[in-house]
Amino acid sequence: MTRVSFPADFLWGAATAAYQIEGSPLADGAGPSIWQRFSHDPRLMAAKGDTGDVACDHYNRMESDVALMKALGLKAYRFSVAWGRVLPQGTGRVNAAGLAFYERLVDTLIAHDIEPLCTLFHWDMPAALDDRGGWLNPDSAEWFADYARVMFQALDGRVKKWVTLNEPWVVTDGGYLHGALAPGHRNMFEAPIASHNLMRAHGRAVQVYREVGAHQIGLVVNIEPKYPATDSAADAAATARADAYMNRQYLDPAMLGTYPDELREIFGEAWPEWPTDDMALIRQRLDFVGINYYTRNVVTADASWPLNAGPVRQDATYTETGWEVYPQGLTDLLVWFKDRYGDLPLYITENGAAFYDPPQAEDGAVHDPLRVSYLKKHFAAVSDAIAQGVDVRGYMLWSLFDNLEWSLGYSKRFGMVHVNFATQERTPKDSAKLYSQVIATNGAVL
Ligand SMILES: N#[N+]C[C@@H]1[C@@H](O)[C@H](O)[C@@H](O)[C@@H]2O[C@H]12
Repeated sequence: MTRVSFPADFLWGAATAAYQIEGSPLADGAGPSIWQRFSHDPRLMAAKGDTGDVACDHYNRMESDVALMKALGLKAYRFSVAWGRVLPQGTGRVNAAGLAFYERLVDTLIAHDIEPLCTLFHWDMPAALDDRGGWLNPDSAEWFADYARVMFQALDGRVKKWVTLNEPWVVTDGGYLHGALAPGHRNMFEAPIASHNLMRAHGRAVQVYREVGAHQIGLVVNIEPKYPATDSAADAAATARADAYMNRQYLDPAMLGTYPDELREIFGEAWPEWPTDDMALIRQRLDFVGINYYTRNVVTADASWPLNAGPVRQDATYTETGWEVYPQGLTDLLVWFKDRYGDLPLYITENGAAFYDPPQAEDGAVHDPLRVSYLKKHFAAVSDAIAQGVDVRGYMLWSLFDNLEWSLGYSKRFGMVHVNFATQERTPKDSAKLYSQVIATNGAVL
């Protein structure tokens, strides 16, 4: 591992998402999202009773939260817009009060010299659009394009880095195939359709941005590098299937205009033949790609698992969400991206971990040594990739706050800032104090 170093203008920040932190999901004329419905349905929500009704109460505490971001020394803040606050029905009438919240947020960030990075879709589709078929409806691309246009015309210039979608793989795998996430469908035939329409929506939003925007736009994907358990042909094939399904299913169409061949084998009769025009729509010039990295997967051929590709547990530290701590995977995937897709600027738009955080100490401190160790290793992994010529421009820690970890509720704490959900007290953990030093020295402290 070479000495840790980062470009002088490296953008250090933190990330959150609307439904996970804001609370007040129906305030000021907002329309409900599919996560409002899902989290209130005990048949669907794994952490029954944990909803986004309050979360981190960020909707009511935004100004003080931005002041805390400033105190931590953040240079940037990646947030998402709740589509239903701005367009309660998903299309049509704009809810001025909902849009005004995000204008206030952006103006407050800028006033504190923190760059806003805005994600348009972080899983919380308006329920009214789900009633019209959601991502299964091909019209969803135009619904999203119209919403994106509203946001670009309101905020572009104050926001100079836009993200269309956050992790389309999770939306379709969790929301349409396995049902663990909203809207809770379990349908092999729906997943490829939802996935394709998400990517069409991405393409349309980028086209709209090229009409009305003047800055940068990209896509955020979660990449989980896959490693064969052995050098057997069966494990190699299983690894290729897993990589195609999770990683190349989204980056190949966005960057190359094609789907991986393995998908036809994986989905069989459930895989449609998509129109060539769609592939041209999806493949839009991007200014950057955001990479969300958490863990890797060691794969073996195993018919008892989907894709005939099962995970092989390693002799390593695992997080509260069951993910192996493997910082080398971040370096490997960044080099892989450069080799496969070329020299596009990249941001680490999410990286972090949920560990068991001991209760606050007598002095109020929250000691999180496992997260401190995790972060140091992953900072070094990014530095290693940069040393190998990968154009990584910034790092957004996931997450600023302990928050609603979707269907897992509030039990999985990813924050560098502890949130007491009974009192809403925020307490920077030791990892936040480390991060402040890393930002202040641009990594030299590591
Ligand atoms: N699980 N987990 C943590 C984290 C989730 O909280 C984010 O909303 C997603 O973008 C991504 O899955 C990563």
